[in-house]
Amino acid sequence: MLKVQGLTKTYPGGRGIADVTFEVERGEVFGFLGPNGAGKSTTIRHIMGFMKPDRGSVAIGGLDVWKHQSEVQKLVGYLPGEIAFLDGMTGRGFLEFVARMQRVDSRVKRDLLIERLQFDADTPIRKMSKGMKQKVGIVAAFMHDPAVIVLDEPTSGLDPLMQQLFIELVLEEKAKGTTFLMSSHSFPEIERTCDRAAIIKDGRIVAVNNMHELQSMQRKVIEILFEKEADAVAFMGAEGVHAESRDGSRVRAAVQGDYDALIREAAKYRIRSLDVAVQNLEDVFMHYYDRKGASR
Ligand SMILES: Nc1ncnc2c1ncn2[C@@H]1O[C@H](COP(=O)(O)OP(=O)(O)OP(=O)(O)O)[C@@H](O)[C@H]1O
Repeated sequence: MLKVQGLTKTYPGGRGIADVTFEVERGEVFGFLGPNGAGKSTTIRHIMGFMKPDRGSVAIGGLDVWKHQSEVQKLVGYLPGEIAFLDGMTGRGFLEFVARMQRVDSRVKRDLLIERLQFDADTPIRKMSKGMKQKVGIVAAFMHDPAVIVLDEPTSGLDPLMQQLFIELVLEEKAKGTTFLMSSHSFPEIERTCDRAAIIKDGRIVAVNNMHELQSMQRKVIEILFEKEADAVAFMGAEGVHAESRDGSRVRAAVQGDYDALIREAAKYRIRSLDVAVQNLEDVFMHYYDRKGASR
């Protein structure tokens, strides 16, 4: 459904993207992950047909996005990283303006989305919070039932309840066969919605993984407070437990992918409390690149 091939763009300062290649199947949710400045927005702007690549191409539904911009616009819903709203409009005014460009009668779906996202669409945009503007942008991207939805950092500014609702919306559209490309910093969001994800760094794709592989890259730190200090000591030395440190009866252990050994060992003792710290995506990347760097 979406085919990115050898996409290359060098900005005057020398930064940009090089040889970005991946494909997204119909009905697939594809994540696009990478640290700040890695080239996510640049890739997305090319996918939307807003920029002409130096080399390479993007096709959506078999149409080259640069050569067939207006046909492609009808197929695609887009939420930019930073939305440029026109001054003086209300949310509804903006959505009507976007609907005229999309040339699809989307009023029913638009009103349903406004109701679900729970915001007052008649508020002037200049008086809206970041989260409220983000909701307007989400409605604009989803309302005309496009075949492909491209989202640049979709949940930035949304509270946890709304992030959850957003995930539900994505999964509902996916079930109908909609294809998604979604850049994000939030691992839970990617984990719950995506089938696969590409990791981009310094303008190049360094990996395309399915979710299972990505989950196994993520390290979690588990902190267990044992009833008895002797149990903590025994747990520290157990095989398959990668204990990092002990403070009295409290042990910190790192887990990556394989939880079985640690859970089986911990089940032998009385435990007073247990906490799990999830490594954030930035750390997952850094860890991944360090390992890749070390193996070179
Ligand atoms: N118009 C431009 N002119 C020159 N350099 C640019 C331009 N736009 C982006 N860059 C540079 O190209 C690189 C990739 O930028 P891009 O915005 O695509 O990254 P990103 O992955 O989307 O990051 P972020 O998450 O911070 O938005 C960065 O180093 C950025 O500074």
